[in-house]
Amino acid sequence: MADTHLYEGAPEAEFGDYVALLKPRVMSLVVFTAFVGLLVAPVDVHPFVGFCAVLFIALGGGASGALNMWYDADIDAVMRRTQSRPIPSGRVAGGEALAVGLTLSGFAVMMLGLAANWFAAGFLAFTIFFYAVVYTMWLKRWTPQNIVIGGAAGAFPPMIGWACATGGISIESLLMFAVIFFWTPPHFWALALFMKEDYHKAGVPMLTVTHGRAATRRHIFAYTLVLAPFSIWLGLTSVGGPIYLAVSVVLNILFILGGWNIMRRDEDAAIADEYATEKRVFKLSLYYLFLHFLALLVQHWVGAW
Ligand code: HEM
Ligand SMILES: CC(C)=CCC/C(C)=C/CC/C(C)=C/COP(=O)(O)OP(=O)(O)O
Repeated sequence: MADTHLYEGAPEAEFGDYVALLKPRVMSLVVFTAFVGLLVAPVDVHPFVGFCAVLFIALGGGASGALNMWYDADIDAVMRRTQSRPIPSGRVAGGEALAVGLTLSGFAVMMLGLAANWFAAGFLAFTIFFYAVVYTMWLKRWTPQNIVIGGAAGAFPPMIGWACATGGISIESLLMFAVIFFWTPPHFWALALFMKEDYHKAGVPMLTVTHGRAATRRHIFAYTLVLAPFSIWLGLTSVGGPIYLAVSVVLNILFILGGWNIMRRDEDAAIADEYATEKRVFKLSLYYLFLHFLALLVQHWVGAW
């Protein structure tokens, strides 16, 4: 956990450091999925209300990132990928990040309740709690299933968006959840394959550390297979249509092929080409999710089933 005080002579924080606390790059995709969830819902939302709802979901997501960075500062200081984050680099004090995280969380939840409805606000509060407490404080340091279960936090945003519009849950919003939920393990484990040393050094029980790379490779492929039917099923519901289905089929074939290539890879070959396939599949995972939700949006505009 983070020391709450900065040391003497610590570098000054700039505005960008506070923005970095909110993990803006990762959250941009999270927020996009929430935006699509809200837009494709069968209830029209006034554009201003929709804009506010997405803004408050973004603030809530960012706040949960700040809470994650506060709690994980010790781990982040050890890993090369995360060493230069605002807290381990000494530019922002742990206590400050905690204050930003808690204040923004409270603000975002209250404002979402006022702007949309209290069911959506409660859902946002639960998601922040799930990421900051259940995943970060509990699962991450305890079990190699950390990101499988914790991944639920990242899968809730389109359901929150849908709830902003409708005040409830539906098969469509559950399937959007399922797509992100089953997408998260291949997304993360592809990265963990080429970042294994980091997690090992930090003592985080990621699957690569506890069960080895071969097992992780098999798990990645298995999840790409489990993911595909949920993605297709979503295309057969009221938010689907031919455009979404075509995009989904192509993306799933590519992702399954990527998972297959990762599984068949010999570790020596991977080391020899510096994990080129794993890096490519990680990048593909980002396109996979972005294009899926973009396809839902386009399908909505041209008309769903
Ligand atoms: C428990 C679930 C997840 C874990 C453990 C995880 C882990 C990671 C890690 C370690 C990175 C590396 C780079 C970084 O720190 O920026 C990353 C990148 C990324 N993740 Fe995830 N992720 C998860 C869920 C998600 C979800 C749900 C989304 C979006 C819907 C997402 C979107 C992204 C994006 C966009 C990047 C690239 C960021 C960049 O360009 O720097 N991730 N993820
Ligand atoms: C609306 C709302 C509250 C959304 C939350 C969305 C959410 C849970 C996103 C997960 C994003 C993420 C970067 C996980 C990384 O795991 P990590 O924290 O272990 O990664 P790190 O090693 O990069 O810190």
